[in-house]
Amino acid sequence: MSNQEKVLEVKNLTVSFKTPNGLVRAVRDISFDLYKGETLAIVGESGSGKSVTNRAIMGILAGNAIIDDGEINYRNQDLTKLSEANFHKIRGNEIGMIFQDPLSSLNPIMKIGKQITEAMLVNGNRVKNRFIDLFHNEYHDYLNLLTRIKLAKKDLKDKIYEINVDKEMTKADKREKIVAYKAKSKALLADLKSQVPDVKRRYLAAKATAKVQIKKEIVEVNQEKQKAVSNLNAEIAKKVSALKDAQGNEAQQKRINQEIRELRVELSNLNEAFRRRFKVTQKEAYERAIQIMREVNIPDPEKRFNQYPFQFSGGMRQRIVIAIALTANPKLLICDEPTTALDVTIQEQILNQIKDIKKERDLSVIFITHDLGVVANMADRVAVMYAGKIVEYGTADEIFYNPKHPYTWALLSSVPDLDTKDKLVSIPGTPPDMLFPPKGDAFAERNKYALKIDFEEQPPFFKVSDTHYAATWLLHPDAPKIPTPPIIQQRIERYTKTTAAKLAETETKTKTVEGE
Ligand SMILES: Nc1ncnc2c1ncn2[C@@H]1O[C@H](COP(=O)(O)OP(=O)(O)OP(=O)(O)O)[C@@H](O)[C@H]1O
Repeated sequence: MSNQEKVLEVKNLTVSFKTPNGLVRAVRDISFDLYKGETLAIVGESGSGKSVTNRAIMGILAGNAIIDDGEINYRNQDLTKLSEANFHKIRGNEIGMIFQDPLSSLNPIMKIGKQITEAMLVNGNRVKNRFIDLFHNEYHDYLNLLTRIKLAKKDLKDKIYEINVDKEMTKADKREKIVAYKAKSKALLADLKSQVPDVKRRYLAAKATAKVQIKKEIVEVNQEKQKAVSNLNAEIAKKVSALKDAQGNEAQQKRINQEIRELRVELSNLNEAFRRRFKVTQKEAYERAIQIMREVNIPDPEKRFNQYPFQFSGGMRQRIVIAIALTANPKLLICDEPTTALDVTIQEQILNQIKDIKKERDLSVIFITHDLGVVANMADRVAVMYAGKIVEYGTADEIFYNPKHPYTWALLSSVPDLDTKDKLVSIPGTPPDMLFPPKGDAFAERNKYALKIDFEEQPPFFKVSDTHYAATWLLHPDAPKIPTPPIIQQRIERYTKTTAAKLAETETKTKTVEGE
């Protein structure tokens, strides 16, 4: 993957939530990359921080969230420092999201077709988009600077809060730290504010130039249209007079009438074509909606376009949500437990659907799930999360066939094995309280293979291969050698067999489409 284009880079991301009981450390220093055309699965139990990670990427964290540290780099911009307006544009156009419950993403009293075309029409003012594009950089430099000022103020408030709730610091230490932070923040704010006049002047100048440019372009398009319309009208007029001259010659009249009809159609198409240059028209949005509904395998899309969500099955509704996410032509698709609410057979169809779309559109996908089994056949790489941390990551094959972290073993043994009807082995114990994250490996309490050091010190990532890392002291050269537990060994053997069988089957099987 490393020679491919990197789409997203999450670096040392740390997110907490302010609550009346203190700070909930939801995501603790996680890093990962996502490449073009790959699917990364983020897997972990409920509460491990998967959704918070993805909400941070989408810029939709709850109001009590604090991004303590880290970067989310998407196409050379750090999303954690973007203005809301800029983020909104990226969210609408480049990153699509599919949530667990399709019903909550759909409006129950609006026809499906309207829900698909709405976003296209709302964002479809091409003149406005072109105008904004003309001074996009200067506009966003200005907005981002204002956002950085706002964030710097918030950051100071958050830091003071964090210092005040820290039970291990003395009062004097707290005072000293707060004074130091205030001084640092004051200097940063002064620097940022000193940049405002210049950045604002550049933005206003670029906007004024853009206004002149866009007016010129509109005049040019209108002139072009006038010319094309008068040419066609002149031709129609010629035909009409030819029609008069052809009186008495029925065959010739018939031919000329046909030509006039064709020219009129051409005139109407021309008007539509010019309307399209200014905005996305109803007709264009309808055509694209039908095309996308077909792409996600909605049978009879013309009829389905005029129906309401309640007239669709759960699987079909999720297909509609996927269709809506695709209208903006995203480059990155985030799927947060998209199949959890669906029954097993439909689940597989939706997974295959996402897999097909990813391939056809060369999309990058982040797939969040608590069930490792779900991503066995669709993820390229897997990151396993526990208590706000990534504890193991590797290619899907490495995670399934050579897992190293005891938490990954536990997750694997809790995957229901449909082929053997093996009973699901639940993971004993409960995840730690993230108000007080444990000092060492957070899984130690529930891990029968835990070493003494696991309770005391956070394990670093140990390298298993160039693409496979696991944060467990069991991989330390001095650790006792713990063989992979027998239940995992057996599963690996079965996975190997069933994967080979499934591969052979999919190669021969034609695509099935979910029926209603
Ligand atoms: N707004 C909030 N305020 C306080 N704590 C929060 C908030 N949002 C999330 N959390 C906490 O952050 C932690 C991580 O939650 P997150 O939703 O990311 O888990 P998850 O792995 O996605 O689980 P699930 O599958 O249940 O959604 C949890 O302890 C959760 O309680």
